Amino acid sequence: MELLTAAQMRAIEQAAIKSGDVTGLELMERAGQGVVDAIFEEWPVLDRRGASPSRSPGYLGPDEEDPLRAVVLCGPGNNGGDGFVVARLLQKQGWAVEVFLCGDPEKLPPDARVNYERWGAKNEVRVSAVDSAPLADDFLRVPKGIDLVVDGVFGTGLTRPFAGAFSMLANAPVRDLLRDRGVKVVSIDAPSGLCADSGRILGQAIVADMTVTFHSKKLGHVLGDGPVTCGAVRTKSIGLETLEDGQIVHTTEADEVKLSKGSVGHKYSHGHALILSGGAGKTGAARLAARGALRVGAGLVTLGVPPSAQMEVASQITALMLQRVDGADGLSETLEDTRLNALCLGPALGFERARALVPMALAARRATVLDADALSAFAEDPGALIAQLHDECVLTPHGGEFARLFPDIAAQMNEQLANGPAFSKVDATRAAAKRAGCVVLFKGPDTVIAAPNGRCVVNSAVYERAAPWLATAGSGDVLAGFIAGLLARGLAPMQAAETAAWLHVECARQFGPGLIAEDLPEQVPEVFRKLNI
Ligand SMILES: NC(=O)C1=CN([C@@H]2O[C@H](COP(=O)(O)OP(=O)(O)OC[C@H]3O[C@@H](n4cnc5c(N)ncnc54)[C@H](O)[C@@H]3O)[C@@H](O)[C@H]2O)[C@@H](O)CC1
Ligand SMILES: Nc1ncnc2c1ncn2[C@@H]1O[C@H](COP(=O)(O)OP(=O)(O)O)[C@@H](O)[C@H]1O
Ligand SMILES: [K+]
Repeated sequence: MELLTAAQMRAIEQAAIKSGDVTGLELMERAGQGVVDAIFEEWPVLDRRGASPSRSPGYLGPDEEDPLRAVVLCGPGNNGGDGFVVARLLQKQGWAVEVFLCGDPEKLPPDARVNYERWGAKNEVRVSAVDSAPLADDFLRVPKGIDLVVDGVFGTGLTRPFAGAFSMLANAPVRDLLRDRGVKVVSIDAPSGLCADSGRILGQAIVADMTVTFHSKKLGHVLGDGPVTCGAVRTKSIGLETLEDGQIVHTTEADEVKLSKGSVGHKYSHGHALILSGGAGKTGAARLAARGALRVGAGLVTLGVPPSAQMEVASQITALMLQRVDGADGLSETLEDTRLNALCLGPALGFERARALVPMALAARRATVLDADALSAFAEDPGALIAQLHDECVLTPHGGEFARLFPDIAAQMNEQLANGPAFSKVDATRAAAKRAGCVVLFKGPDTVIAAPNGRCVVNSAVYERAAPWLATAGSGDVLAGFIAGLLARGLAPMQAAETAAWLHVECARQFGPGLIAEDLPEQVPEVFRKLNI
């Protein structure tokens, strides 16, 4: 699935208009119709179409006599234009609709202006200046008895913090009032205040029950605060074609071909992963990673342990192998076995051991996952680590580790916003991958994975794919192991990172509530079975 920026969406729309296939006004009509369809699909109780034969007054129940009531808030751009279409279409279905416009009608863009006039020809529009708040009092009196609020204030054109006339709808007390009264809030394209490119809130944002977007989801729907402000996201086609654009970000997907093993081959044809462990009492994380590497199908997996931890690890493992790896020289000796084709360093490795082993591992130029301590150990001089990285590496930082390695990029992503569109987690991960010269997987419910060539995907664990039980100690270690196992199997770094991230969330969803990190590798067989692998 594609995740677009506002600029990419505009380019797609402009290409369609330029080709003469469709006009902007037609697109706006389709968008408004899409919103109304989505409202009826989401809340059938609001859909009184088709009820007409029995709707003679004698058949109506006491609650049904009143028309359904909507308040539509329109902003100064085309998002507002969509709002006027929605108002007209709901009115056509017998709804009582009240429309507010925030902005100067004279300055509406042409298509929005046409729809403003169509509505205004027979109905009142209550107008307020964009940056003033006189409507707040008016609006607060409205909610009693209304069923629906439609947010058409700002969509993909949001460029400044959301304030003024309608932003009181973003305030928690107003929101609670609406919720208590059962009023549904629908945002057109994006909740006003949410940056469609970054999922960051500019000023404050409306919290919707449902957001209806067009053609494809935007990045802001899945990144950052997007999921908490959008409610559910429904995507409606408005008859646009997809553009060829290598910069478009996609979501991760199942890849049966890359995951299946051919019917021939022995264990060495599926690679041999080496997972480096920390010292005594600190070996659990590496064992989790190793178990993950084995379950995703690496032919062999060896744990490289310091002498102090040999007994501990030996008593805990069966199918895994154990090799004593004592310091950089020990690693150098171990790596003389060139069948060790994928390395994983980081989970509970310890900073001192990480500083000793990471340079040796990187010098060996094998496919290498660097996670946790293998990243944080270089916080004082990230440049020294970055200088040693090569294009077979995958870095898997969480937010804290990312900020230690790429402090300036993290600062840009977290800075207070005066203007939009905001620098996003996608922008940050792309910049980091470029600087590191290797794949960077930036964790979270919105995991972003980028390669130095600009390819970027989001492994989205929100909405219907939510996996909150992944927020458990050790789940990141298993992810590092999944990646190492797939690298051992010969997947390219970007493929391995994308596939592992997808699988990680599927395993969590397969297990469900109560998940702990140990459970993740054990779900792999069932997830594979469902993929017919
Ligand atoms: N691009 C497309 O393909 C389509 C776009 N459509 C609609 O058009 C929307 C985009 O329209 P626009 O580009 O006109 O953008 P918007 O309608 O989102 O808003 C832009 C206007 O708001 C002003 N503005 C931005 N942030 C502000 C703030 N914080 N306070 C006050 N004013 C602010 C801008 O100066 C501009 O006048 C989409 O979200 C969608 O709803 C649909 O009609 C169908 C197709
Ligand atoms: N709420 C969440 N929803 C989905 N995935 C999550 C969530 N919280 C964390 N994760 C995922 O769980 C893993 C946690 O990794 P990490 O932060 O390194 O923890 P640890 O070091 O304890 O293993 C990452 O893959 C991250 O993307
Ligand atoms: K909106």
